Amino acid sequence: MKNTENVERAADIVREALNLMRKYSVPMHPVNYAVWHAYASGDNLELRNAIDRYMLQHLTLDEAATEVLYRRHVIGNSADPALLQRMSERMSSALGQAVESAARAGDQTAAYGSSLSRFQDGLAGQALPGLEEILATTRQMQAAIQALQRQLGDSRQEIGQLRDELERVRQENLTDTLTGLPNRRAFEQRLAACMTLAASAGMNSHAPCLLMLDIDHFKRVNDSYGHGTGDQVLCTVAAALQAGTPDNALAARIGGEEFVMLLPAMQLQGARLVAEQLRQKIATLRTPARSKTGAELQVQVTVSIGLTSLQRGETGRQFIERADQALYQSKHGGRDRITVRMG
Ligand SMILES: Nc1nc2c(ncn2[C@@H]2O[C@H](COP(=O)(O)OP(=O)(O)OP(=O)(O)O)[C@@H](O)[C@H]2O)c(=O)[nH]1
Repeated sequence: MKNTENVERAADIVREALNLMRKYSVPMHPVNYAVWHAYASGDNLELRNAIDRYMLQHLTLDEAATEVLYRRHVIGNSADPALLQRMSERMSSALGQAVESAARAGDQTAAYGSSLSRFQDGLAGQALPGLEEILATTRQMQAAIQALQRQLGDSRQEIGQLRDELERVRQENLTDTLTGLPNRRAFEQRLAACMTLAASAGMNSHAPCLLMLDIDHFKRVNDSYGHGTGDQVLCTVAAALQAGTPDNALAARIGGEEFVMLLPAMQLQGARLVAEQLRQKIATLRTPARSKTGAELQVQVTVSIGLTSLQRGETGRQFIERADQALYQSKHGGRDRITVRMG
């Protein structure tokens, strides 16, 4: 029942969005549709108010203005990947239903038309009042349904493009632009999922470990070789982190020169091994750079790491804080080392 209601609601939103776009003569393309779908859903109050203001002032919501609304209110504020995914799923499901209904209606009308024709043939030339008219109306219905099917086919293509666009935006929202690693948001999402799993499946075998990693004296890299080289170093470390991430684990850049690795269902001993391999590997890497006098050189960095595992009953925040404290200890203990902290 609930599912049916969801589908009906989704279909209503799609219909409402399409009606509004027709009413205001908005061209059908992914960005416009995303804005009007968000408006029709009512989930995005700021966007709704912004569009209502336009309408009240009789201003034209042209492509440029729509693009601004899209960036500010659809991607910008509500850059919630889950919301984007829900939106995309709603549209696909509503459209899928509409296409199916139209196909069913088309088949039924065709079948009805054929039976009428057979019936007429069976009459062997006898005239039956009204039959010609019914047949003509049936043919008109068939033609209208075929036209609707074509329109739905076009919409399906447009919504397919929109879904790809939403998926791209969703991925962008979960990715750090400099290094290509998952970002803080992606990490938080995975951590929440990991904690739910640990809580429901029993902590002992499913407790995750968290490794927090920070480049040592990174400010000096920027100061000595420039921000561009600093960025290159971040990419070098990120690539090492990605390469050293076991299956199922997630490495992310969560701040300037701060990275994490979330290791689901892993014993502390195994996580320590992963951290140690990472620390050693990063110390061997070199990033090409130029000195202030233009000489070619290689930049080498070390990392400090804090490691902990999730304790029974604690929150994600407490888990992260303990990893952070362990990292702090590594920094104060002389850097280029790993500190394991429990409780
Ligand atoms: N190149 C570059 N630098 C960044 C970026 N984000 C943050 N930073 C720099 O990272 C540096 C971090 O410095 P601190 O946290 O003070 O670290 P530190 O004192 O050099 O080193 P530790 O004490 O070992 O942590 C600052 O200079 C920031 O400007 C970035 O995206 N690119």
